[in-house]
Amino acid sequence: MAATQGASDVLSIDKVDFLKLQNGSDIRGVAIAGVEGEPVNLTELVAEAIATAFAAWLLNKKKADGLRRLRISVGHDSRISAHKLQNAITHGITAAGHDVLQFGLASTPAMFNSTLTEDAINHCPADGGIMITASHLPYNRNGFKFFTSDGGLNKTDIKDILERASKVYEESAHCGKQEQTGVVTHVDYMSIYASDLVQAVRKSAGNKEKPLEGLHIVVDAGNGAGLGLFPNHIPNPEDKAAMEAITQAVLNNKADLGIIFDTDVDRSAAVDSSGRELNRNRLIALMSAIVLEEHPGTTVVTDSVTSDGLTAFIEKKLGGKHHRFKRGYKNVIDEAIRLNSTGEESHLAMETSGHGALKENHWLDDGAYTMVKLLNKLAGARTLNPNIGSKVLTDLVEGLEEAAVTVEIRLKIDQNHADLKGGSFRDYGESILKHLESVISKDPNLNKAPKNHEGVRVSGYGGWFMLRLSLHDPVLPLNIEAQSKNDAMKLGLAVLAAASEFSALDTTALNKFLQQ
Ligand SMILES: O=P(O)(O)OC[C@H]1O[C@H](O)[C@H](O)[C@@H](O)[C@@H]1O
Repeated sequence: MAATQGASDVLSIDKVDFLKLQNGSDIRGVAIAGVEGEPVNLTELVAEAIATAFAAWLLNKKKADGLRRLRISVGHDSRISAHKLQNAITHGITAAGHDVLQFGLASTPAMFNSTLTEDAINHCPADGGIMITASHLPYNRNGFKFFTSDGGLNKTDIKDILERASKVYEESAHCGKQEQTGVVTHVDYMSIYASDLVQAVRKSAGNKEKPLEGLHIVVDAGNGAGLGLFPNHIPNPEDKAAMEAITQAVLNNKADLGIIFDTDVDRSAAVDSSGRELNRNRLIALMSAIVLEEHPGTTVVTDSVTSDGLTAFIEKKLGGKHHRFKRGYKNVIDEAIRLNSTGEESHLAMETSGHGALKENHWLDDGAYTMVKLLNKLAGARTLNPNIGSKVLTDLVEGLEEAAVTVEIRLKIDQNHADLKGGSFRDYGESILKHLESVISKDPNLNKAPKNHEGVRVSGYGGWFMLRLSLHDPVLPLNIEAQSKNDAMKLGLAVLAAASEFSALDTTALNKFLQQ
């Protein structure tokens, strides 16, 4: 797929479908060859064109004329394709006459933060930031997240950038090598960013220099961030194997706490000293408890697959309001910002995936800051009792009702199947959801959730299920929670009965669950 960059000035360039690289509000593609069925589509030339396009988009956003030199920060996670993409991005920006602040190994929230930090010596704030990452995805993928001081870009911005990039890419075939007029500066921004986080923990303990001294904390930085190949498990705190690994490490080392991040540090989770996982609904419950102590009555915005137990916990135990919205961290954050603008106070937006953002932290989607909030709680408690450990945190989720059975089953739609009749998988998925809704309305054991912002959420048999369209993939994820396997199977059977007439939907995973 790669273009051939020869000695001549004219490059021969393959056709690239730039819009295929869009993944919601991010760009993602395959950067390393070798995985069957996954051809490389994020080449250096593609990355370069995207960087030039981002600079042009940013100039337009800032309503600046072509003479204005922008300062764009560029950072990357530990993937093995990071350096070549960083060089390509730098090339694309400097060739367009703008300056680059190279941060090197960085986290996604730090890149956003660089557009807010006032620090002239380190050339901040940057006009825009680019994080090179594919988040929790496998090692062969990579991608870009873009920021301005207004936050992460939205879907429309990304589409605009990719359309511009497509033109840049075609034009570059005829222009040959561009002169690099922009300046590249290396900045150790992560030290500035990390020291802000350390200050926050010190402050919460009454400015004590070492408020966590004596605690033993195990950290999984996205499964060996130094390696870039993720040899042990997917770097994702939602992943079972990942959580098992950090739990074992806590128990084996008799540690007080375990902390786990995804590769670009916007997702996180924790494990207490007894090996109890503090992720998914439990982490949202814990963060809600902390935030509601600081802001009584506030609204907590979450994604759509949170449990009924979480709603009861936030509303009955903590006296807050739970606004269950859509899946997708950007959706959740934007909704919290929207609520505030309508006069409904919200301080926390969080997904079961481990993405979390706080109003006090500029709505930055920041896994490290989420963990800082837990550490603040620990540090504060240790000023009163220096021997106290992670039980302070565990106690905060006391009373959260949890289902005995919790599953997510992902049902694939075959996009090439004749039953789609040439239509999109989204339309097909929507018709399945519509049919399911009408089947449910006739079943006396099942009740559709009165308030719902995506998919079909239904309660029954002492539990609930939710079927929705994946944000990006031709997949209908099905979440089921129930108090017994038998009840969970009854809920699963209701979905299967409604889905069975849709022959392009692969129900193998659901059948397997029902036969276990
Ligand atoms: O809709 P799904 O396929 O389950 O994916 C949902 C997830 O997509 C991306 O990874 C977003 O970054 C997450 O915020 C979101 O939770």
